[in-house]
Amino acid sequence: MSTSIPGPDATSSAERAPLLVVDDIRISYPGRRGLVRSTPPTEVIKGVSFDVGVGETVGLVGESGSGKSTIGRAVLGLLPITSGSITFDGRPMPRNRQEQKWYRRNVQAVFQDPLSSLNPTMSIGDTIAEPMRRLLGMNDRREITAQVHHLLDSVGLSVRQSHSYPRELSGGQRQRVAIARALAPKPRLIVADEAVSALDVSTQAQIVNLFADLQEETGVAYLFIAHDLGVVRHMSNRTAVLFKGDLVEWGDACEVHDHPEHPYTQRLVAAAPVPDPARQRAKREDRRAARI
Ligand SMILES: Nc1ncnc2c1ncn2[C@@H]1O[C@H](COP(=O)(O)OP(=O)(O)OP(=O)(O)O)[C@@H](O)[C@H]1O
Repeated sequence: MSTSIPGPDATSSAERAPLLVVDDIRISYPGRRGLVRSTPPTEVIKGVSFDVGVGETVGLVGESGSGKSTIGRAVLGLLPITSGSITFDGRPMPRNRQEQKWYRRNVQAVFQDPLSSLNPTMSIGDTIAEPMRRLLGMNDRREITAQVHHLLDSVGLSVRQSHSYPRELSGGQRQRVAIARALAPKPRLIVADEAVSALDVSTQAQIVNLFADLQEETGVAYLFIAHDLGVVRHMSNRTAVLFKGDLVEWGDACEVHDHPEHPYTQRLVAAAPVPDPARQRAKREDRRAARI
């Protein structure tokens, strides 16, 4: 990425209360029964533990097939785990509809391809309003419209665009809508799964900046899944490195990226173009100083 990106805030992970705790999880995909040949279940996540603190960004990196999206889907409650546990705000994963609604309100997602995750027949305004009605139980039209306009403004879209449809927007604008929709129920965690991967480089930088600004504004935490180490390095407070379903490195993002210990992380870092680390470090220092 060539455009400058703000670094994460300077609060250390030790100072943050844990929000999401993933403890020694294992996940298998079921095998397939064929007429000629059957395949056994495949374990793709092999005992992974990490946590995300309140208002923190944790980056989850690894090459294609390492299991990043599988973990993301398990955290979203879309995939069962075979063993271990996932707790959010001290509570286990939801077991009934009422708990599911609470969980969905608190844990939202932004995916790679907004065109397929947005309903093409729904206007942008209705798309953002829908989770307010369904998850927050809001029904006052004026209040909903005011919130939709506020969210459109927060993600850098104009109020006029509430009447547009997804196909009328650019890829970057659609991802802004997906982010506004994710923020609508006031979640405490957003799972961003390759949320900037499909965008061109300058739009990527704008959306990464937007994620950072919205975190400052709302205090939302991110599990930021990406294969691009450069993006993750600048977004994250801590980074988890996955290799074939194992967590091979986990800790402070700068440490992991600047002094990788595991040979796999070293290979990933060596392969990733890092634009200007000194400049990014200076920016982070500026932000830290501005807070004191
Ligand atoms: N529905 C499925 N059924 C069976 N195996 C699956 C399924 N989805 C993923 N897998 C396998 O699980 C492993 C992890 O896949 P996953 O999509 O989580 O990796 P990833 O790191 O997110 O990769 P990418 O960056 O390409 O999205 C891969 O070996 C993949 O082939």
